[in-house]
Amino acid sequence: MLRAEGISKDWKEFHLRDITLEVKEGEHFIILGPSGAGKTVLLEIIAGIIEPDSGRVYLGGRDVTDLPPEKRGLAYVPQNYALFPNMSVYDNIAFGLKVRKVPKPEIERKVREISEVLKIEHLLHRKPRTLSGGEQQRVALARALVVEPPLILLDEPFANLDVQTRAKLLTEMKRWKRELGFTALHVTHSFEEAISLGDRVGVMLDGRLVQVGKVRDVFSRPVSEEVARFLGFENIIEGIAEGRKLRVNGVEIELPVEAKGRVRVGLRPEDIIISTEPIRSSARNEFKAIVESIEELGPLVRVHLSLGDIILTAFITRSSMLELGIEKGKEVYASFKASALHVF
Ligand SMILES: Nc1ncnc2c1ncn2[C@@H]1O[C@H](COP(=O)(O)OP(=O)(O)OP(=O)(O)O)[C@@H](O)[C@H]1O
Repeated sequence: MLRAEGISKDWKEFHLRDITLEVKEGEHFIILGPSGAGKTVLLEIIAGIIEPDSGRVYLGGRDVTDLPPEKRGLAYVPQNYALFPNMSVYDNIAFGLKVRKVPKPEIERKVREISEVLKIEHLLHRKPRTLSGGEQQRVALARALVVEPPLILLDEPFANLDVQTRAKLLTEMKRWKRELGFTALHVTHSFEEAISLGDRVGVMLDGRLVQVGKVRDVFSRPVSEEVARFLGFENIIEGIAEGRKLRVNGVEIELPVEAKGRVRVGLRPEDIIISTEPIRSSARNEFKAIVESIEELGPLVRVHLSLGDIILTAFITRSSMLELGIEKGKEVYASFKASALHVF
């Protein structure tokens, strides 16, 4: 459906470097990256708003690199939605159909249909400025989807919404996808969006697309330490491996696979269990540890533990912290499965 080939763009302080990616028909492809990684620039190049220094963009096999945005036939929902402020919601949604000279009764039918799916029928007579953020987001999506574009580009579609509205729209988006069957290229920094909506994900760091794959594979098998850190492997442990053992300053860790020589392994904080008594399961690595510090993050608590010279970060719930009486200086047991370790 979409193929971007060797896309580069150079500014003084930022370089988009040789991006190649393909989005298949019916796919929801997520570009995941931190703020400033170049996600919006890439999307705007694909939309035709920014001209790349090099590279080509193909849509349905057609080279559209030299076409202006309106001739590319794809729909773009920018971060601020860009609704037409002087038009009613109805006219906003109808706009693309009018431009395409669709007969009036058909415009009316299509606007009603999409409004029903997105649950905005009651807003059709309103002006965008009178709508809440979540409502504006629905209208922006309706306006983009009503023309049944071959591809929809979504720039941080849920970024400007409060937590509840975001969660609700995220769930609804899954239904819209089923009902309307669109193809999307969606950029975000939210792991939650990537995991719940993405068929495939491309991780973008510092202007480069560093890993592309199925969401589950990318999250469990990052290709590099840089990707692992971005994806939440807060613990990176270096040691000397021999067979299934990793030795780190006198501590011996069981590995999921055989390795040899100096290696690094990644471990997610949520994969560490803290207990006051040993769990004594042969399937787990288990160590005595001292609580070094505690950071309360709301419902979750980040606990820094020292196992000799190794510092590990674990997440536990606030209620487990209280139940276990976790406090600075306390001696606890930290355990994790060998299979939770990712060897780089
Ligand atoms: N017209 C421009 N001239 C110079 N630099 C630019 C221009 N447009 C964007 N940039 C730079 O490109 C970099 C990437 O910006 P971009 O908006 O694509 O990031 P992003 O990954 O979408 O981040 P965010 O999630 O914060 O929007 C930034 O450092 C930005 O300052």
